[in-house]
Amino acid sequence: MISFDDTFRRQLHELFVWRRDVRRFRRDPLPDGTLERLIDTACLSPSVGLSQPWRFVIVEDKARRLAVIEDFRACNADALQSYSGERAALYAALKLSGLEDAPGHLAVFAEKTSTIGSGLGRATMPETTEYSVVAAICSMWLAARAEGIGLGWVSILNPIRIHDILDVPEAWKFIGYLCIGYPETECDRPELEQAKWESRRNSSEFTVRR
Ligand SMILES: Cc1cc2c(cc1C)N(C[C@H](O)[C@H](O)[C@H](O)COP(=O)(O)O)c1[nH]c(=O)[nH]c(=O)c1N2
Repeated sequence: MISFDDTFRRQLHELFVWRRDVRRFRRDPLPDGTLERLIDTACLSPSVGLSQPWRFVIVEDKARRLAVIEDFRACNADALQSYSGERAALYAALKLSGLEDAPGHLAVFAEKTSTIGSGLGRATMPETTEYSVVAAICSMWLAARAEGIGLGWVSILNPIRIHDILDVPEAWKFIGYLCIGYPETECDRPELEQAKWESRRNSSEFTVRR
């Protein structure tokens, strides 16, 4: 029987505390097989009805990567327009992707029509397909951090455009675009908190009893 001791639990807690959304990457390449290994770990995640709806696209083609960067720039410029005054100035100063520097680009999709799992658990809540893929991304995020690799989730993108750029099947729903590589720095506080955009709040704010 496998068991986990106090030292492991303390270290696991530290892993949660020190996991970051990384936007500032060193340009050194990742060792061969790193993305495949992280994908293997992600595939150990829970999924509704064991449907394993995650689909991964390792984006290596330079033209496709550039097209994603262009899309991010356009979407980010649009997003800036929705703010005004001090918030706009603060938004403009934020770094919201590491797409240019990250050696690894990984797009993640959910296959909505997959028959794996025979529909178990999805009848009343079809969105559990996407939830399962998010669970896989979170596993990968922590597994990467455990070996000193940073992951940054980019959602400031047009899903239809990403679909076209990556030429994936119609039934694949875009979930997230991940930048993966070695982080420039380490910190135990979210970058958005450091930039005074938002602060992490106490869990009691989000918990009710009935
Ligand atoms: C679904 C989803 C989508 C995004 C993010 C996260 C998640 C869960 N985050 C990262 C987000 O800003 C970050 O997680 C929080 O600021 C908390 O920081 P830490 O992850 O604790 O470092 C994120 N960050 C960013 O710079 N650009 C982005 O487009 C996104 N998009």
